Amino acid sequence: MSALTIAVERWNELSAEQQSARLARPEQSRSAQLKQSVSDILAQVREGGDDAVLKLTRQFDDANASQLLMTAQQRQALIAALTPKVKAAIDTAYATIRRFHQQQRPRDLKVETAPGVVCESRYVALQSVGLYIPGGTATLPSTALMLGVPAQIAGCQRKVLVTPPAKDGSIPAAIAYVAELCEIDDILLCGGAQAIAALAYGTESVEPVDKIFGPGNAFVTEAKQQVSQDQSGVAIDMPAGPSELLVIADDSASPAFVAADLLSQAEHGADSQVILLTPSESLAAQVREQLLQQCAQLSRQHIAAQALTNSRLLVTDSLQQALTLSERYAPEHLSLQFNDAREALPQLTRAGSVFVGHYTPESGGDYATGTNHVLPTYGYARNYSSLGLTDFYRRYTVQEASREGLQGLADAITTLAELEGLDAHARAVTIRTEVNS
Ligand SMILES: NC(=O)c1ccc[n+]([C@@H]2O[C@H](COP(=O)([O-])OP(=O)(O)OC[C@H]3O[C@@H](n4cnc5c(N)ncnc54)[C@H](O)[C@@H]3O)[C@@H](O)[C@H]2O)c1
Ligand SMILES: N[C@H](CO)Cc1c[nH]c[nH+]1
Ligand SMILES: [Zn+2]
Repeated sequence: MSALTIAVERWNELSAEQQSARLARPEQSRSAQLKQSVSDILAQVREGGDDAVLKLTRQFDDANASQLLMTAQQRQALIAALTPKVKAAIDTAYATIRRFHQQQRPRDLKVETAPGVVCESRYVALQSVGLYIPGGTATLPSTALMLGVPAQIAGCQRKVLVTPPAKDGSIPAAIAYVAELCEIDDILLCGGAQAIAALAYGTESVEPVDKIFGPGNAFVTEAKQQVSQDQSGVAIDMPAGPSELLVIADDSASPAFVAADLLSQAEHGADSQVILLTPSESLAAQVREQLLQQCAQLSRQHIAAQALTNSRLLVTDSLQQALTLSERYAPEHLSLQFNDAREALPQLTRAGSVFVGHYTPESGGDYATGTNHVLPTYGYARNYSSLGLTDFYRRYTVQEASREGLQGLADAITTLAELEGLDAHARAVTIRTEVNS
């Protein structure tokens, strides 16, 4: 693995400009060209429906695409071919993810805010949801679980899964099995921006959905952003782009464990980014050595090696400085490989998901600890939440006032309405309170 280009650098010896560059994401592909090609694809699907989606699938996925909607027979044939070992692994992950998400059920509440005035906050499941399962460089049945399980628990009436087909037009049997477990209504054989367009605008084969969930590459992420800003009326979950992992470790960490974790996210894509922050120069050097050795053994070593060119091994002056830098970077995944790491949690509030201690690899959360692996990237962990059950609901409010209740608030309402020069607002109150009973 001679191509591995990742240096150990001391944070305090970098200029302010270099420091910013080290914590910058790889070229965010929201280039004008990307925006334009995505907007062209969206327009083509709006105009041409199923035919346009199939044509784009042939063009971008080089797939034998002649139908958009998978039939029930095709789904069953795939499931029948699945090995018991894979089914058992999916069943285990389904159970842990379900257990964790079931406890997140939101609670309706009812409060008497003033005598005779009751306010309620209620949750209702979204009616129809679109679930995007990436399939460009790797097929991700685990993402189908992360989206399908909460949609099923919430009770969304219609669940549509989309994923890019392989060259022969099929999808992985494991995705069909997850779809069965999660009671997915329809599977559409398409990916990329064209799949997002089909979900947002509808085609002959699919009605538009209310909200689109799921991670994806730059085309998918850009398409989600564009459809959420146009007239489609569709909502999206979050910007969940290329994978990121930031590890904070000290001399108590195993260099082999740290390197294995960094590579687990580097292998996702050339645009993934992984970062080690450590006060130990010796650990940084040993992790670099391990990266070199372990990367050479991976089937996706070329992808991982490319991602490592966007990645950093940074030596800080203390563990505390490493924690501060993590807050500045706001990683998708944050791994804490030092003793008593739990004690640092209150200082670490800007990460999509945190992995505490030497025996909690990031890949555990990707598949089966029970947490959701759909997480904000690009630094959005600063202000976006990790995906959870409540994202599959809408919250709305209800209020009811008795005559006496309205009487009690009448002065406040009419005074404020007059202050804003909105007479009709005030009148809607006085017309009720000034009537003789
Ligand atoms: N943040 C998260 O929670 C999370 C979770 C899982 C995966 N991921 C990330 O999701 C990403 C998945 O990316 P992927 O590429 O493997 O799969 P993908 O399904 O997101 O993208 C594949 C699609 O991209 C489209 N495409 C490819 N080249 C194109 C071009 N030149 N023009 C127009 N469209 C084009 C094709 O239609 C293809 O179907 C990875 O970066 C991975 O790290 C993130
Ligand atoms: N690490 C990815 C989220 O960034 C999720 C995933 C799916 N399969 C393996 N990993
Ligand atoms: Zn992963």
